[in-house]
Amino acid sequence: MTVTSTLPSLDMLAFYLCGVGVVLSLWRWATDPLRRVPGPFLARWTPFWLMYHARKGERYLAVHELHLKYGPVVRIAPWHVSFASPEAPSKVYAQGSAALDKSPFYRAFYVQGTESLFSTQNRALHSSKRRLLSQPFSYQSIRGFESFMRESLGRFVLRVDRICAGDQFGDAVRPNSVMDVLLWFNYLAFDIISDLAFGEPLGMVDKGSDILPAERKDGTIFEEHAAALIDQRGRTAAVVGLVPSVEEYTKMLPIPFITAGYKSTESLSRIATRCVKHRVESGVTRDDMLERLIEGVREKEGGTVSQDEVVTEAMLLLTAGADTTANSLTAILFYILTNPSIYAKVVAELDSINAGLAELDSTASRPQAARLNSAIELETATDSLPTHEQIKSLPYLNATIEEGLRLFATNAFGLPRIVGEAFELDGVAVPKGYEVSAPAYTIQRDPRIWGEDAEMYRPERWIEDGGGMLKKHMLTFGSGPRACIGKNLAYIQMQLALATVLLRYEFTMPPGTELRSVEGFMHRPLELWLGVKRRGQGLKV
Ligand code: HEM
Repeated sequence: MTVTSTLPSLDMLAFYLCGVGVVLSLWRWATDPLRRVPGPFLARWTPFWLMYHARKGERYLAVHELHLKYGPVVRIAPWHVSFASPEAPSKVYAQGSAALDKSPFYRAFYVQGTESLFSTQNRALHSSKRRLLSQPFSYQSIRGFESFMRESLGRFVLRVDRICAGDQFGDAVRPNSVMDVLLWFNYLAFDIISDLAFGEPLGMVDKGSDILPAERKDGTIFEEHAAALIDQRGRTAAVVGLVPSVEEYTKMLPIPFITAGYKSTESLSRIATRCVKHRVESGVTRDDMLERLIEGVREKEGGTVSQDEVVTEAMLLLTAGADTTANSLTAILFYILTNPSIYAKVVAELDSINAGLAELDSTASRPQAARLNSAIELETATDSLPTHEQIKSLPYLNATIEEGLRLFATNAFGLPRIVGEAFELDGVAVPKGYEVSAPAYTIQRDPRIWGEDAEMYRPERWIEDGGGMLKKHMLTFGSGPRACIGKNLAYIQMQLALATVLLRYEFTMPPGTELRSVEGFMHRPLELWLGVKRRGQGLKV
């Protein structure tokens, strides 16, 4: 009796709930200010469409396909519109009073609640942090650090010389004289940024490894793979950042992908702690980035250095300044090697400067494996490298870099900004509080900007008539007030490294090699194995 009398009321309850659901959905649809913006059905209602593709590591491709299907304006989440018209970047990443702030997505990059220059959404805080670092990142300052960069490059070429001589540092998987250039560019970039930021290279090139010491709160030391930590952190942040209102609570979820991301942040901050402590204890004084940070915090806090803030910024320099450059260099080299005529042309241009080639040849016949750490050998190798003055204006070298950065932007998806006041673009009005972005991958392949050969790696487009105007469409270093502060450093480093390896080595790429990649916050190649030999010597692959 009891059972039969409750059944109808359960039915009724379900019926009412469905009714309420339908009414609420209709109401939401009718009042949705973005209901006319096209996009996937799921993205209209939930962030899961975007989260799914971010988790798969191909958000940039999924959004690109939407733009190909629906046009320049698409909705990629209930509160997020992606704009891919040629006009979009100047509006989404506007300067001055029209500038939009970073969206709460960036909270996923806080380090134990501390904001950095990169992650803060507070405009005033950002300006004060940026002011601190703008001087050491200026073109003049970075040029002043050239000798440090060249020394790291000197160590790098001595290591690669050994690979050419068949010494693979215990790598049993691959045969002689092949190298994963991504790995080695990473070691080089970590050494350079740590030298410039903390006064000493991390020694990755010498070790042939990205393992670094990290310091726990109790002072004990443990070791971690830095590059893997950065990758894991970016991949987790790219997903949990899409639900900023609950991001804080996702830490508690027992999902390995999420816990690994938070653990990576913790380990990276422990590595940065160790770097800062090491530098402070070393007594080195140099007007570098860390010195500026420490001074800045001192001024702000009237004499007390907030360790958390310095560590957070130090960690930012390590995580933003190394693999971005290594990933870009790898992609650029890949594109050059895919096109034999481009490869020949850029090497011919470099040969024309005749940068220390005689010296390179004189060291080529020496026994390679021994005496690696000899100061004389390092000095000879460093002296034999091209200087920035010699290569900085080579048009074709610079065009190969620019074209590689166009096709492979390490931040491929649209970097999200939040609408402060009314925002209108391409006929679509986006209300306050919603998010907008302009995807580098799509805009840097738009035939309206780049022509019908937009998908093709063609450095010539940068040196033809009108080539100089193309730069304004580039988003690889971001745009507007939050654009990359490390751009000067990245360019000088890429010019020096690329000129050095192309002058000193001959690379071969196995036929059919593809640049496989994955996307977290950053889009990065997975590996690039190349045959390598000193120029003018027999190849052993
Ligand atoms: C080829 C190499 C590089 C690329 C492609 C690159 C790209 C970018 C991009 C796209 C942004 C904007 C991020 C956003 O809006 O969310 C950015 C910001 C930033 N980058 Fe780079 N970057 C590179 C190298 C470097 C280097 C060498 C450093 C030196 C430490 C660096 C430090 C930073 C910092 C601190 C920010 C935050 C700036 C701010 O918010 O004011 N980057 N970078």
